[in-house]
Amino acid sequence: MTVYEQLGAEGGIRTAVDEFYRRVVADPQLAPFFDGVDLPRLRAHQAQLLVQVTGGPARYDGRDLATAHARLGIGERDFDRVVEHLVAVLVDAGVGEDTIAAVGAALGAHRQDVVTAPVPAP
Ligand code: HEM
Repeated sequence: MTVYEQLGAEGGIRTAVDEFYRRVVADPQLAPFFDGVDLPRLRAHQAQLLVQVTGGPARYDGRDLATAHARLGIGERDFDRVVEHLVAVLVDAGVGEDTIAAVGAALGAHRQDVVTAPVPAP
């Protein structure tokens, strides 16, 4: 079974993505990044991307991730927090550990495309 199938294919991924953004925009650390963002479009693109990177039919038609995040000033902590929310959603949905690890690795590979804020001084 592909990771895509283990996540419940399109339907499972869409449900998880919807819940994921509910939590992200309710998180005070992350909410400001999403002010004025077209959330339905973002949810659709995030779901397409997840379908594609987990072995489902490839049809992501959003911008490349570096371009989409370039001007947002996202820091390492913000990235980690977003990944934490996604992992929590998958745990709550009953997705197995190995599958979650595979999703985490697929997304972790994009860290340098998404994080653009300079490392804060100690
Ligand atoms: C591996 C982690 C991430 C992935 C895979 C990801 C994926 C995406 C995708 C697919 C889009 C849509 C691009 C488009 O519509 O053309 C997007 C946009 C966006 N992402 Fe991420 N993202 C990640 C991390 C983050 C983080 C950590 C934040 C903020 C804390 C963030 C904030 C945003 C915002 C605000 C937009 C909308 C930008 C706009 O419409 O101008 N993302 N992301």
